[in-house]
Amino acid sequence: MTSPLLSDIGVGPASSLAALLARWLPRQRWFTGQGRDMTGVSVAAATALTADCYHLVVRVDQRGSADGDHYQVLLGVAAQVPPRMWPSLIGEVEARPGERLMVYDAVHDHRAAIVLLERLRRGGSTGHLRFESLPRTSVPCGLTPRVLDVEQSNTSIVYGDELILKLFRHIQPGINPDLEVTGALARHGFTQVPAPVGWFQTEAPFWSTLGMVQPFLTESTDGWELALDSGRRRTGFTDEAHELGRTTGELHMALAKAFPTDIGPVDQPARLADAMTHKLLRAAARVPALRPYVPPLQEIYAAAVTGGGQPPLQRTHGDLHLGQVLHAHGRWHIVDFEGEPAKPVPERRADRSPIADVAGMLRSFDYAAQSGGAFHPRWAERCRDAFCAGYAESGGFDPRAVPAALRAHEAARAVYEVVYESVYRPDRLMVPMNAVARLCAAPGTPPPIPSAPCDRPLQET
Ligand SMILES: Nc1ncnc2c1ncn2[C@@H]1O[C@H](COP(=O)(O)OP(=O)(O)O)[C@@H](O)[C@H]1O
Ligand SMILES: O=P(O)(O)O[C@H]1O[C@H](CO)[C@@H](O[C@H]2O[C@H](CO)[C@@H](O)[C@H](O)[C@H]2O)[C@H](O)[C@H]1O
Repeated sequence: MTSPLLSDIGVGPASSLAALLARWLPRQRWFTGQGRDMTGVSVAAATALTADCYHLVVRVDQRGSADGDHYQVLLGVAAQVPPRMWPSLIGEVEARPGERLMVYDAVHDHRAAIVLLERLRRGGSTGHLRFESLPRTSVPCGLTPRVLDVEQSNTSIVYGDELILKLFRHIQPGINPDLEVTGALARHGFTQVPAPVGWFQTEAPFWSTLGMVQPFLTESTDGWELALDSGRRRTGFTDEAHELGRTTGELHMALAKAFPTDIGPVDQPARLADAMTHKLLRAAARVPALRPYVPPLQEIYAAAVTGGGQPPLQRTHGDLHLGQVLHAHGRWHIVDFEGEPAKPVPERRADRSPIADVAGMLRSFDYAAQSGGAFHPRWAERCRDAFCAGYAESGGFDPRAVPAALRAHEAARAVYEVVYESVYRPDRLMVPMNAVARLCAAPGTPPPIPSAPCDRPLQET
């Protein structure tokens, strides 16, 4: 499995590389096991990309997860790394007695990024890896790479402002929903989602998508930035929200065509309410501040069952918010179809109510309005209304016509956000906690308590 150099370093659980990775991984934004005790780190698969750059699938075992989690790492190895690479340093290992080598995160190394694109251009297999690009697609060569400097759950490399390669960091068996959905939408002619032009996968320790190349949208601004800017300048955002609603409706129509489904069972809303309650109880076990809201939230979920008029389940975006939409060349484009990152892949690929995506975006308007700036007090409310009106023009139903279901989905999304923020951004926990309190607003409901971060990790089962 290992190349000569890696066998010198040693990749077993007792190797110095494993010890370094055990210290380095929890510091990465894309590491999903925060807060859980690590019981083992080992290299599950290794492929030499060049003499000094290795593609690794690293297995991390932690208390509370039986199967281990797997992460993609590009490992650079050098006797000495140049100062510009110091922030990417993982540490020093002993290769042979007396010979020390530096290892680093080679995603930030131009040479490694160029090699990856070159492999994608040529296609074919290298070790455990298989590279593919669409027939007749020219992935150009000679483009200068740079790692995208935005807050994200994975790592993306932009090549000369023409292409973007997204490396999925936490990998799970099977096709990544981002590749699956964007590929299907492209085949159905939906143009408001960048179509994948190349991808690569591993065959060990299991079959899994590792990365995907799409055209890079130049001169784009994401919805979050545009919304904050509108707040800063006290300008409206209703035209943008309306257009975004229409694009979301069109997206749902295209998804329903690309992934045809049977009409769900007659007790679908009841099952949904049960699933929401199950998640709520798990969330409340992790985040104590949620506990007083369990009874009123359960009532909100139950009310959705009798609300009626709900659209059938279908494939959805899965994690729609203002950071996932890019405005470029006068139109909205939608990215990142991976779904909520902590969920297991089968759940992310399952059909859901399209109202869940609508609720995701409505929650995002609330986030923006609570992020400082000089927002008009009714900014979020106006955006909600405009978004729903736009959605009604193309999505086949008006979300405002199913208020009980919309409220339940917003509440469920806010509960997800509470857990997300308690793990990753405790300073923002009050944003979804306030939303939970508002949605539950009823006499006797306690106000939100500034909560301690949760004591258990964000990992759905
Ligand atoms: N095709 C694209 N063109 C331009 N920018 C993009 C494109 N795809 C993604 N981005 C930028 O990269 C960011 C992260 O992408 P995303 O797919 O959401 O990654 P993650 O799943 O890691 O959060 C987006 O918010 C957007 O700013
Ligand atoms: O990394 P992803 O984009 O897949 O999504 C995760 O991180 C998001 C934050 O980066 C998080 O979104 C939450 O915060 C946003 C503001 O930063 C807000 O617009 C969203 O409405 C809110 O949910 C998302 O939940 C999480 O899955």
